[in-house]
Amino acid sequence: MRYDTFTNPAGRFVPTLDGIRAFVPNPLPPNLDMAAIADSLGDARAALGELRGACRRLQNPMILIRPLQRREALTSSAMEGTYSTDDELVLAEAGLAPAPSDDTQEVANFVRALSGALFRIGDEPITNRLIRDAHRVLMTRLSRYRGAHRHPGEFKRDQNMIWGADLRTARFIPPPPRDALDCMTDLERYINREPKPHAGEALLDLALVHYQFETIHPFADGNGRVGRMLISLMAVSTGLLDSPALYLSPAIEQEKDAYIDAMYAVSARSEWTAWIDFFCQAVCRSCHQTIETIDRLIDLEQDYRNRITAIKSGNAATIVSMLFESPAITPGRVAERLSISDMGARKLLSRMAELGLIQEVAGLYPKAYIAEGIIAAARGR
Ligand SMILES: Nc1ncnc2c1ncn2[C@@H]1O[C@H](COP(=O)(O)OP(=O)(O)OP(=O)(O)O)[C@@H](O)[C@H]1O
Repeated sequence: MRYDTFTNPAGRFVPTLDGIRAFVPNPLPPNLDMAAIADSLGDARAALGELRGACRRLQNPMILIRPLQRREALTSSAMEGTYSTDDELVLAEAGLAPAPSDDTQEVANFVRALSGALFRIGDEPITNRLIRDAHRVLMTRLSRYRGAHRHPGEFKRDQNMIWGADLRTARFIPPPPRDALDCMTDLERYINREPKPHAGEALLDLALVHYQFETIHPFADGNGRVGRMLISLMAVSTGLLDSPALYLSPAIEQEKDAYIDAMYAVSARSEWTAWIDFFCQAVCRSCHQTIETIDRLIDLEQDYRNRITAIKSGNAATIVSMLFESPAITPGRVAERLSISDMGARKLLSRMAELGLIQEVAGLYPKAYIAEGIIAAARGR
């Protein structure tokens, strides 16, 4: 770590292994120049307001939420070197991939961890337990080789680092395990403080808490992903949004170097204003991208509903709803949901394939289809 760059640190150094010093961030909140960040916060709040309005146009918000969560899972994981594709992910999620790769399993885990935590925050506060549980889900069902040393659901036991072959060459050395635990206790207290923050403060909290979590780096692995998940959870728990529609990874990925540099600059030089500006801009980009996705999905759903009238079966409309919730489908699932015969379900799906609404997945038995159009609309192409 380049200690000489820490000219006005937002924390202190403590000794760790081999005579090296680790960085421990000060507890939140920092002293902020509120006038300097007012415009950025105002823009981001306005964008969130537009997104809230756009979400209300959806009859079934799940046709948006699931695709957004998949995009978040794919992008957040790719930022950390774990790669999968939309098709692999929807097949794995639907339990239709015979042997998903470790990467795909981990991305599918991300979706489960995120949606599980979102479900819980309806009744529960965001606690360290909830965060550890999300980490456990993220890191389970992996091969022994992949899962080793990741300690699912547990905070770190050893000193970790951000980038570098060893502590001497690491770019950043977060707190040692004991200090990290104290920092996480402080952070939990800050997130759940009373009185609850009003809307302007809540947005600011998302930026502060994300920086703090990443700087603490409480897990052996998965800190980038769990930290970005926390942003989406807090957007709902603080009441900024009524539905879970804020996922920042796609917007952050476009500026990944600036993202990392801005957090480093907080630690080294207390540059909070630049970090909050960066964060608010990512919120604006994300809200606008999601509003465009909502428009595309609403148009596409209407288009699918128009085109299935050619099939002349009331059941086709239910299949369209199923596809918008999960774009991978099999005759067996359709037969079960509609209480019709397998043969009837097969006929319906092959008619939909003829109309170009779904595509058969090559090499899968039993037969499965994917609605590539829905996946593309959610992706933005
Ligand atoms: N200087 C920094 N200060 C605070 N956080 C940082 C800094 N540099 C990177 N990060 C955060 O750490 C993440 C990557 O760190 P690392 O590679 O250690 O993650 P990880 O624990 O392996 O998590 P994941 O498996 O999700 O990548 C980045 O995505 C970013 O969120």
